[in-house]
Parts: sequence; structure tokens; C-alpha cells
Amino acid sequence: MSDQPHAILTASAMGEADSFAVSQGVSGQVLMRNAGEAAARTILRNWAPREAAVLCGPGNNGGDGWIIAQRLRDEGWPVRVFTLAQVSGLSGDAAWAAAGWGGPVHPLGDCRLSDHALIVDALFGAGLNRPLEGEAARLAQDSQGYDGVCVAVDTPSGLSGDRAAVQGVVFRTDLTVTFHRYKPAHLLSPGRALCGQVVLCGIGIPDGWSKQATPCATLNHPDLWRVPGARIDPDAHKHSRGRLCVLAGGRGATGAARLAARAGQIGGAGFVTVLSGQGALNEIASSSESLVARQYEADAPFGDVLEDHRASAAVMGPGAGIGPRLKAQVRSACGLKIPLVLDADALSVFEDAPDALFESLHADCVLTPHGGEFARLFPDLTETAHAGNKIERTREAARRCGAVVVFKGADTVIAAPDGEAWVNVHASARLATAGTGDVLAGLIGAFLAQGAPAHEAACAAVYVHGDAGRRLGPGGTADTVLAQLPQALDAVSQAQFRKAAVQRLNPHMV
Ligand SMILES: NC(=O)C1=CN([C@@H]2O[C@H](COP(=O)(O)OP(=O)(O)OC[C@H]3O[C@@H](n4cnc5c(N)ncnc54)[C@H](O)[C@@H]3O)[C@@H](O)[C@H]2O)[C@@H](O)CC1
Ligand SMILES: [K+]
Repeated sequence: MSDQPHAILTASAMGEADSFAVSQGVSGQVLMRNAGEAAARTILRNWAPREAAVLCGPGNNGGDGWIIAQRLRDEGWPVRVFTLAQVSGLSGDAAWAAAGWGGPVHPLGDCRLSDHALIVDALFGAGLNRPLEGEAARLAQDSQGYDGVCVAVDTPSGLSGDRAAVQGVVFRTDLTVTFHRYKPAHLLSPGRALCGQVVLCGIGIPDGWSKQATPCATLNHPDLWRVPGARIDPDAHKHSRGRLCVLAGGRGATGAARLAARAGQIGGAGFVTVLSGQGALNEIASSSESLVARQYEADAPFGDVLEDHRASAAVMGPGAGIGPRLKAQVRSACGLKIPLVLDADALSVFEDAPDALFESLHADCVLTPHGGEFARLFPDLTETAHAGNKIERTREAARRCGAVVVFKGADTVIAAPDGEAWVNVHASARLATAGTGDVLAGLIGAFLAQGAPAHEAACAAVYVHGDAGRRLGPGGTADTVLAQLPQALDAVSQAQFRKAAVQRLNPHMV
């Protein structure tokens, strides 16, 4: 099994992994040759020979560029190399790589992108920490209107690998070839969209690197958890498969809770109850034959209500209605210490007093804020208020509130109070439509009700929900996400069973 295949590395951790390789006898030159050749192979696989320009920077990113130029030339491509630094000023592995080129070298200032059909951007890699300047900035600007192919080595120049943020102008990129493990810029917004297609290539860093380099997070992947309830005990009955309660809003506002409850049923909870006031009971009961709607006593402590229903988990917030009652209900439910999903109104209602929420939460709670809800609870951890990337900001939020935080978006980050964090990009922009968050909350609730630990329930649900989203065609809505959930659950769990079976037969296979 390769060492932490889903790890995400900052630029400095990547440097430590490189150093580990060197300490194990794999030289920097070998790593650079492997990196350059992997990038060249990716180009050769995708494009027929054409006029190419390789833009080489002053450091090791540029070093990769010199190797790429040689490989493309060896394959018969017409290649020109443009360099930012004098070749005589290069040092280390980059100087070695440049020495292998042996052809004409042009200053970067002489490069006109439109003279070439393919550009290799090997100016700066993941360690870039300030905006591009001079000729590099001019070319990045020109690339915005360039209609040829632009391939980035490691990261598009101008994009910070760690912050995934744009500093000034970034090369417009069709494909990014990166090495060993993903960096935050390949996964977090807006970096992910700016990288184009991302291809991850091994460069021969030996297993054991993670003893020296600490990942900043993990890419969410089915290798990391099992779909809860995918194998149903032959003796199971509805009550043994988890009892999920979903709090509903008043009459005319129960749709969000019903979406969550339906996702709870599909996610495998054996008995799902929607709890509502008297006025909304008919609306809920008449919407689905299989949904159980029960009235709760408005003044009863909500923890007692959940206990009376023998809830193994609860979802609170979708369409619940903001007001003092909801605040009291959330705090009372937290006191029961059963796993809880808090979403939407159950988060926003604490905007004026986030600490009152944080004091009540426990480690089996999962908060599912989108950007607006996150900003209400953690105003000092927004993108504008805090220098950290979304991984760091979500991790701090989870630590502060003592619960699992699922910070939703195209780059959903899941963080646990102990500092572990996962990034999910297995999703689709078609999920950006009303009600899909309610479906996600219900699915997490279903997994919690079946006994999954909070962070696993969150990671599994985010992935399966994303998988359902990827199955949507044009016109997809939260209803069609629900309709796709069974196929998504089946596909993800079948893939897990197959992989486990292969590993049993061939324990040494990845
Ligand atoms: N052994 C290694 O370290 C390997 C490194 N590899 C490549 O090396 C790259 C990292 O190399 P480096 O650490 O040399 O970094 P870069 O090549 O990205 O940057 C080189 C230098 O430019 C400086 N710089 C940063 N931002 C700048 C700006 N806006 N304007 C001007 N200068 C700026 C940096 O301080 C750094 O000294 C990776 O992205 C990867 O492509 C690969 O060859 C694999 C092996
Ligand atoms: K680059």
C-alpha cells in the first residue's frame, strides 16, 4: 500500500518529502528528471507535435521545464526555451537540468505567446508567495487571451500553492501536471478551477516520506471509510437500523425537513420521524406514505422529545424557522448527547451568540454551514478576515466549537476537533441548487443514526451526495439528487466491496 495516497501537502511539506527521498538515496536530479519526464509524457499523450514554448523560471520549477523541453525535442517537437534568469545564474538541480538542454535559449522578454501552439509554464511552482512581476506578469496577462494550449508544471504561475489564492495575475491554464501528492491549490477554490485538468504523477519518492512530512489534510475518498449500512445484518429490523428524528418548520415551511427526512430514509436509517407542530402534521404526512410525522409538545424540552422517540440521531435546522424556540431546542438536544446534525437555521439562529452554541456542542455533533452560515458563526475566520486557506479556517472552526464542521462549497472541507481535515471535490456544480444541503444533512443524519463516528458519517455522506450530484443531468434539483442517491450509494459501496475483495486476494496490491 503506498504511503498516504490521499494526503494533501503544502509546499514546505512537499519539500520535506523531497528531502526524505534524498536521504533515502534518491537524488534531487532523479526527482527532477522523473518530474519533467512525467510532465512531458502527459503532454505527449494529449497533443500531437506542435510549436511549443517552454517558459523556465529561476528555481526547480524551471528545472522541470528544461527536462520537458529536452523530452519534447527528442520526440520531434519544435521547441523554444525562454528563461527568466540567466542560465549562468542557475544553481543546483536546475543548473544541471539546464545544462542538458544544449539548444538556443531566449530571454523571457522575447516570448510572444501567439507564435506558439502550446506553452509550458515552468516559471514558478507551489511555493510562490508573492505576485508575478515584470515579464512573467506580462506573459500571464497575455495568456488570458491566448487561444493555444497552456500546460502548467506543478501549479499555474501566479497561484499560491498553499493558499490556493490568486496573487495578481495567473496563467490561464488548460492542464496542470503536479507531483507526488496534491497541494491545496489543486483542490480549493479558486485554485482548482484555475488549474484546468489536474494530473498527479509519481516521481519516485519512497514510502516512509510521511514520517518526515506532515500532510495538511486528506482528499476525501472511499478508501477512508465504509458506506454505513451498506451490508445489512440479515436479522436487522427497522429499529435496529437507526432511528432518525428530523425537526420540521411550521405549515408551509416543511419542504426542507422532508428532503432531509427522505435522504435519511434512503441513507439507511430504519425509522425516520419528522417532528412538527400540530399545524404542519398533515402537510408532512400527505407528502409521502413512508414518512412518519409526529407532533411535539411546543414547550417540552426538545432533548426529552428526542428521548421519547428513542432517537439515535437527529437533524435540526432545515426550514426550522429562526427564533428563540429553535435556540432552546438546539441547546436542549445537545444535552441529550446523541449525534446531531445542525444545519441552516439551527446555525444562523446563533449569529448573535455563537459561544452559546459552542458551549452546548459535543464531539458527535456535525455542523454543515455554507459560506454565509460559516461567516455568521465564525466572523473572524472568513476568507477576508483570516489569512489561512479554507482547510486552516475550517480546522480552527472545528477546534473552537468542539464539533465536526462541514464547510460546504465546490471544495467542501470537513474538519474534526482533533485537527484532522478532509477536502471533498467529488461533486458537481449542478448541486448548486436549493434543497441539496437539506439532502446532505439528512444523509449525514442517516449515517450517524446507524452508528458511524461523526467525521466518518460526514465524509461518507459528502462523498455519496457528491456522487449523486455527478449523476444529475441538466435541470437537476434537490428532488433529482434524492432520486440519484440509491445509485450513488450502490456504486460507492460496490466499489468498496470490490476493492476489499481484491485486497484480500492480493494483500500487497494497492
Ligand atoms: N527536489 C525538489 O525540490 C524537486 C522540485 N521540483 C520542482 O520544483 C518546484 C519548487 O522549486 P523551488 O522551491 O525552487 O521554487 P520555484 O521554482 O517555484 O521558485 C523559485 C524561486 O523563486 C522565488 N520566488 C517566489 N515567488 C516569486 C516571484 N513572484 N517572483 C520572483 N521570484 C519568486 C522563490 O523564493 C524561489 O526561490 C516544484 O514546484 C517542482 O516543479 C521537482 O523537480 C521535483 C523535485
Ligand atoms: K508553473
